[in-house]
Amino acid sequence: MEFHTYPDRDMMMLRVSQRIAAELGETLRSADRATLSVPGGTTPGPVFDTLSGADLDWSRVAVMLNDERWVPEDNPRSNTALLRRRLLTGRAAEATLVPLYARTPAPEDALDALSDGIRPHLPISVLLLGMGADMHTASLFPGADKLAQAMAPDAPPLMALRAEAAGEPRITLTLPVLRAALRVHVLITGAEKRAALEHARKLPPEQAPIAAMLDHAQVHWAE
Ligand SMILES: O=C(O)[C@H](O)[C@@H](O)[C@H](O)[C@H](O)COP(=O)(O)O
Repeated sequence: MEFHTYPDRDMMMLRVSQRIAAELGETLRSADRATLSVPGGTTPGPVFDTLSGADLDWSRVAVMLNDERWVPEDNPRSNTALLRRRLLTGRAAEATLVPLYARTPAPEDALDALSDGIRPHLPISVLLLGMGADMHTASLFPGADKLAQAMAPDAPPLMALRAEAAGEPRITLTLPVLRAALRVHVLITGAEKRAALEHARKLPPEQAPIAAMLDHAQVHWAE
């Protein structure tokens, strides 16, 4: 793991977006297509704001979430809506959104169709992850009902999970898909998450799922 500390959040968001743009650009120089996977939640918005203006051939970029809350796009907790509003706009409006949500009552109803949609876009070229103070990443929550299956080496690419801390049901990329990403960045802010990340490194991954992603990760932190 490489740990990068920034003087403030603005600087971090700018540098991380520049870094992601550069890595997508590198990928597109040697391949026809690139896949970017990003978290939802409250942290990455400013990265999206800058990244959406990057000078890239976005028409060759597929964008998918790490995970989604099972709520329609008009719900303020929809990660898909966040992506549309702050990343798939400006130059990045040319990118292809690979959906992690469908209007079905439960995520299980849409799992097969959504999984078929993501397979052609794997492996992920550039993965940006967030982390909760409980050490979850994507929707791999400690204590989630299907956490062990989602972290197993033979997990399908996408799974539906439920966890008390998650609120609504979730759909998430599984650990093998996340670990197969070619470049991994983790974006965290604040003292609580920094301490949680340090703690995670001493725990088994089923108690601290982020720990399973740290070996090749670049971690970016600002107060
Ligand atoms: O949908 C989600 O909740 C995310 O994808 C999730 O994994 C997120 O990255 C962390 O929960 C951190 O969230 P915050 O940035 O809001 O703290």
